[in-house]
Amino acid sequence: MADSAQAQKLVYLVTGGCGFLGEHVVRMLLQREPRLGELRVFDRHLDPWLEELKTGPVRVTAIQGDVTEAHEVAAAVAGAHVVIHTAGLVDVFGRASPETIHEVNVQGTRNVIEACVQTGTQFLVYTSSMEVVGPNTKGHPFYRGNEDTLYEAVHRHPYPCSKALAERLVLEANGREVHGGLPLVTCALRPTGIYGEGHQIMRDFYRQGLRLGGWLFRAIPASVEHGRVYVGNVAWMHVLAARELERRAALMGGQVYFCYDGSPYKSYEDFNMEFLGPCGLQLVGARPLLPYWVLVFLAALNALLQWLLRPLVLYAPLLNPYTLAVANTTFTVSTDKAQRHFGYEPLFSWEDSRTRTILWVQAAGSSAQ
Ligand SMILES: NC(=O)c1ccc[n+]([C@@H]2O[C@H](COP(=O)([O-])OP(=O)(O)OC[C@H]3O[C@@H](n4cnc5c(N)ncnc54)[C@H](O)[C@@H]3O)[C@@H](O)[C@H]2O)c1
Ligand SMILES: CC(C)[C@@H](O)CC[C@@H](C)[C@H]1CC[C@H]2[C@@H]3[C@H](O)C=C4C[C@@H](O)CC[C@]4(C)[C@H]3CC[C@]12C
Repeated sequence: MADSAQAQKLVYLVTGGCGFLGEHVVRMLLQREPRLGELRVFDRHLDPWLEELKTGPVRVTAIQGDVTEAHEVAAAVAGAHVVIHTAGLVDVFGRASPETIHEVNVQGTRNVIEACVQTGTQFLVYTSSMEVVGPNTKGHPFYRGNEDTLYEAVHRHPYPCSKALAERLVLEANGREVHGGLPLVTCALRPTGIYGEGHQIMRDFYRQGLRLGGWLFRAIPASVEHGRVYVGNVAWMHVLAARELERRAALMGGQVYFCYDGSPYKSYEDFNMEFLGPCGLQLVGARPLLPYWVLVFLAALNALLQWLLRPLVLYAPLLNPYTLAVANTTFTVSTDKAQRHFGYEPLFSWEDSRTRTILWVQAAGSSAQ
């Protein structure tokens, strides 16, 4: 991308561009990347809203493809200046097999890296996750941690294992020679729990509350804090990192960055109530209504039922041993590394993020009735 930015129009590829985060990255690029000449949106499932993007000045190319298919990835990457790789199987509910999670998240990422090397794409931004770090299987809290905080990252669940392995592949690929002789420059962004327009779990909580007459029941102590980050700010961090990766390759190449903004530290349930409360729901109980051991038993029962029913039907409730452990372990981030390295500042304030999310939940909820 050495030519003057004004003269040269760039080709970006977003994998997973029809997902919750991917859609916001696609729209953010169209709004805030003036060098964009072509935007390729690569996803296993293409959504109709892509068509409305094709009327603008930027050429938007929708590519239906599978990141586990190396030849499909190579065809999509060929000619791109930048790849933002968000495609992944975000499954902590047992919907997909461990093998499938690994195939998509690890082999898919390997295919993206090799496609960049083979076709000469120099810049790769990977959407990693907080779970690369934790919470670990020992339930150790990560309290206001940053990219340099020492923490025993021990995982057994297929999802965090796959994200950790994929992130390592991306960071180790930094500096590899790509076709044409230039070095590949990579970085990985680690969002904590993303919220905002399109967050299906938030929508599911809202609909569950509507079914229960407007009530949700506290399961996790309010003292267990979770860091959360607004999807628009995560998208902005991706766009900015992709833009600055060339200019600051020596500093950013091979680096990881937690995604952060001004969202408050609260328990997962109390944070969700920032949006579900204004939508009419109430969270019952200042303390968890059930003893923790009962939740552990119910989570284990859900896991057993999932295993027994799998030949007949997919049973994948929110509560399972892994989600209970994650929900019950403090994980909050406090860092300014992205600001120091590439000038990131959140684009959306907490108030704006909250309002946008409330409006979306209200619309999603009314469409459910
Ligand atoms: N949602 C969060 O809270 C969160 C937090 C941290 C990191 N992340 C990461 O962000 C990324 C996006 O997550 P999301 O929440 O938007 O999930 P999502 O499921 O909404 O989006 C993922 C997208 O990837 C696509 N995809 C899945 N498998 C594919 C394949 N084999 N080939 C091509 N496309 C495929 C899906 O169709 C979907 O559009 C993931 O890598 C995830 O690990 C998410
Ligand atoms: C049933 C109750 C115990 C309820 O409180 C469970 C909530 C549980 C479903 C969520 C609690 C924490 C969430 C995870 C966290 O926000 C970070 C994540 C990283 C990201 O890469 C993918 C999503 C997730 C694993 C997210 C999933 C839902 C929770 C486990």
